[in-house]
Amino acid sequence: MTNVDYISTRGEAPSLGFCDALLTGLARDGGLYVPRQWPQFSKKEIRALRGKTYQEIAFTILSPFTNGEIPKDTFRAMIDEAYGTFRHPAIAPLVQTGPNSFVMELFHGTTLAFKDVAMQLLARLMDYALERRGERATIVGATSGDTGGAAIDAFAGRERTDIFILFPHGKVSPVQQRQMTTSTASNVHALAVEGNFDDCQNLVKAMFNDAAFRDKVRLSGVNSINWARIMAQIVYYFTTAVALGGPDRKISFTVPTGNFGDIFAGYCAKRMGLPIDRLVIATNENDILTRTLKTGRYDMKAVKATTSPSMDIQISSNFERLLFEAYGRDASKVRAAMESLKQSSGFEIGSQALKAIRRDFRAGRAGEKQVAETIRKTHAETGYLLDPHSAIGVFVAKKKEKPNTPMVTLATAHPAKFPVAVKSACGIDPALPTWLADLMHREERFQIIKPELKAVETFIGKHARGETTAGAER
Ligand SMILES: Cc1ncc(COP(=O)(O)O)c(C=O)c1O
Ligand SMILES: N[C@@H](CCOP(=O)(O)O)C(=O)O
Repeated sequence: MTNVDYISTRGEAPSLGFCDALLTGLARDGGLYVPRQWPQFSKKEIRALRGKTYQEIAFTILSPFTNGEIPKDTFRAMIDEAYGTFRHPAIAPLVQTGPNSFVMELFHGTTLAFKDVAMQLLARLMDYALERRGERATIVGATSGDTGGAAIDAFAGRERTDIFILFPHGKVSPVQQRQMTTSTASNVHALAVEGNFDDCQNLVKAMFNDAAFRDKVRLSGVNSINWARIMAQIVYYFTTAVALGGPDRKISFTVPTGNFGDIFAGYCAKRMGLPIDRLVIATNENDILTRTLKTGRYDMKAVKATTSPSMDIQISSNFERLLFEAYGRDASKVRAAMESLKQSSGFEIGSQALKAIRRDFRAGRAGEKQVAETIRKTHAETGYLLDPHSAIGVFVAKKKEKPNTPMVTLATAHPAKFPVAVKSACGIDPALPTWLADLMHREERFQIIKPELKAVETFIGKHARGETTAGAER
């Protein structure tokens, strides 16, 4: 199988190998890295994945992306260690909820959200790359609630990294906040930004675009702007499809969507040869992606606070990766769209690209009442308890499923992360698992900060130990 290197969606940054793309995060031209070509798996090769463990499948699917830069045994050991932190042997088990409807549970990792799947591997990959180079890095991340906790858990206490997580003050669930603010590790810093998630994400991107700061602290990112995050999420589309009869049968997936990372991983799986029928984007009332697929215009509105706070997003970063594909990899068209987004909070996709997107994707939204009703009804009819994000997926999936094609909804978080919304929907107070039972009694440590680049950079500059003389700029 051929190895791949990585190119930027904006076409003006150098192409990079795997470890460089991993440590770089956002490309220097403001774009996102994607593989130069998609590794291909034949039906025969996909069929051969049947009966294999999640870890074995991960090794097979992900190896080509590492570009021959990590010895096989080392990579395999990293995968085993990363998924050894999960509390379910299947890592991403399937639960049948209807004749042809399934839920893929992605919340069996340490912080109870799908982010753990990629983050546990990412931390080990970064450690490996930094160790080999004798470097340290300053990790920054923006979170609407789940990425932050997962990143802090995965990077806490790691020698070669300091991690700074920006979360919107007062806009994450109490459990999510505690997962970020109660770490006792000295390399962890939680910053409560007086703004919303988009402000946090804009600050992270602005830090990457400040070349002097970026080089000074040796900035790396853990959001899904980092290709390695998307890469690790491709695996569960393969494990699920083969469990349901793929590749000899097409499967559809519905994905609760905000930053478009998780569903883009599904698109990658399809490009790699996995027969996927529909990829359904499910949004909450912050429905920019649903509107975009309907109208062909990406048009930002103010963010609303909902019971699914992790999806309260307007700037859906990874949509840029899809645009790059839909424009036939014409980076100049991506640059024009992103410039228009910056100047006038929107852009027209264009009819050809829109047609290409609609070939692979469907989209739907769930309002607040529908979310609560889906949690209540699903529990009453099947005994299954959904979190609000997963409920959005289940609601939209019902509208988009086809009679003979299995529809898999990604359950992206454990209901105990959002107890208030779950209890108000169905009267059940979901308990945290035992290892987190004392979470709400742990002492918090965080810094409230204004949504200003200078304030954030000053804080990070003071606390980061990433400055080094070793190695070239990345
Ligand atoms: C629980 C949950 N569901 C869904 C999403 C949306 O995923 P993505 O941003 O990859 O679209 C998020 C945040 O990313 C999340 O935390
Ligand atoms: N919903 C996310 C937002 C950030 O997404 P990412 O996948 O780009 O890290 C969160 O929970 O933080």
